[in-house]
Amino acid sequence: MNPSREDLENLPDATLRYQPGFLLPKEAESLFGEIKSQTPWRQDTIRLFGKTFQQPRLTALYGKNGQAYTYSGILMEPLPFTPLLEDLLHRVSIAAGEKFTTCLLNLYRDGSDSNGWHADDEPELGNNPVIASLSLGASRKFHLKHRRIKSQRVRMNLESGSLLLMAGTTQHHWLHQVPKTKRPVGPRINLTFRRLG
Ligand SMILES: O=C(O)CCC(=O)C(=O)O
Ligand SMILES: [Fe+2]
Repeated sequence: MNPSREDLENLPDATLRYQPGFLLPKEAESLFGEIKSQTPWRQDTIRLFGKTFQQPRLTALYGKNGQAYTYSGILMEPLPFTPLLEDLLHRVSIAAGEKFTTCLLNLYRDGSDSNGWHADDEPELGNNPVIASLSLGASRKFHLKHRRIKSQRVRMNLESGSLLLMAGTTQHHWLHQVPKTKRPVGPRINLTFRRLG
């Protein structure tokens, strides 16, 4: 069960909006197939505490103005937008009221792929960034926790075709993750739209 709109509105230091059914199920399904097969997915190596790890998911970065983006210590050169992703960029920008420039794609191949606790707080994103996150394919759990107030936690289930907006001071005060799961789950694609520069 996802938190109600009211629950989300009452969180301290966060601005969150969850819109299930931003895309109709049929469109979400066909986009999932097209994006999965057309994207030049890569698996990057990241450095954490002096050790190197393979990122537990596949990624791709698309950008409007060729600006590189440093993410988890990885410098990513953006690919030029495809017509399909450009159309989504446009629609998501209208829904969010933000002019996005960049789309980071994540492919979670199964339940052992994940995205650890982090905030989208890279300096290139500026202060109080609006991040729009579109989900396709299998549903996955999405958790948020307040950095200081330990009792403040949110658990959501991001469904195919849903759009989650994180705005205001969310990235300053909260961390988010997509945890691993032992439950058998199919692949999921997440597109996060961001504005650089
Ligand atoms: O897969 C998700 O829903 C979240 C992705 C995410 O947090 C990120 O790419 O920064
Ligand atoms: Fe994130």
